[in-house]
Amino acid sequence: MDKGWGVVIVAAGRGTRMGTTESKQFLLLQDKPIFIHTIEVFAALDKVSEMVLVTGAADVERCQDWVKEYRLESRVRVIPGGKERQHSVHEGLKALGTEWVLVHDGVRPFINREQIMGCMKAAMSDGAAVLAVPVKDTIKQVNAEGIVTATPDRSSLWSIQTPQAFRLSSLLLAYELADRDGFLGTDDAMLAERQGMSVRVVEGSYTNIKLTTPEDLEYAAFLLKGEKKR
Ligand SMILES: Nc1ccn([C@@H]2O[C@H](COP(=O)(O)OP(=O)(O)OP(=O)(O)O)[C@@H](O)[C@H]2O)c(=O)n1
Ligand SMILES: C[C@](O)(CO)[C@H](O)COP(=O)(O)O
Repeated sequence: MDKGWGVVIVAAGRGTRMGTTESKQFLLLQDKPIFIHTIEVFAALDKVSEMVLVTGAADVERCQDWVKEYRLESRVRVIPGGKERQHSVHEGLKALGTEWVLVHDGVRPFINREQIMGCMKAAMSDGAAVLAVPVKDTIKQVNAEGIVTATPDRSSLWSIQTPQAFRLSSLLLAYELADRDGFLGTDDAMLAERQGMSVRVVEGSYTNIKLTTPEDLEYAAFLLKGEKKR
């Protein structure tokens, strides 16, 4: 039986680096909350049979209201998350019953259908896949005194994005083991990697930005204007 794809959209962060009073996922881009822009891209995919939005416990009700306002209530359930991104993703995974899962940051609204499909296809063939772009700058490792200790070969460095795609049962197990071991990762693939899973990198786009710091908002407004013109 094809139980299809589930999607976990995480939007339970505080957005400290953005520095706004309102959490960044709820800021408006062309009058629409950022997380709604994100959800709409996944909701348009036939292969997605279940979707959960993970948000702060205090924001569940207003997110449900937004979801209704944008007529997405048949496509997405809203649940409370946890202290760190990893805890929020874990809550989302436990709420799904699909065979496969895509995990995506609610604050990456410029994801598109082709990139998601590319990630899904690679996961079904290789077991797990993440979207990424080759790094453009030279990367240096720097010690606590501010002195360069190494310059890794750039040709093997990629900047990792979301979505990240996995078989749900494998990722859930990786999350349970990380929890047991007190391991905290900065993305989902790290948890799978530590269980020996092979993760395929799929080349995405430099415009699939994570809205993190204030200048990202200006760039996002610029990108959105371009999208509307097409
Ligand atoms: N406890 C948390 C922390 C983060 N996230 C989500 O994970 C994504 C990526 O995290 P990040 O950009 O770090 O968001 P914040 O934690 O909100 O930002 P900051 O680290 O600046 O506070 C965001 O969609 C964020 O809402 C989450 O669901 N639960
Ligand atoms: C998952 C992620 O978006 C991949 O780039 C990123 O690692 C999230 O990290 P953050 O520290 O929560 O911004």
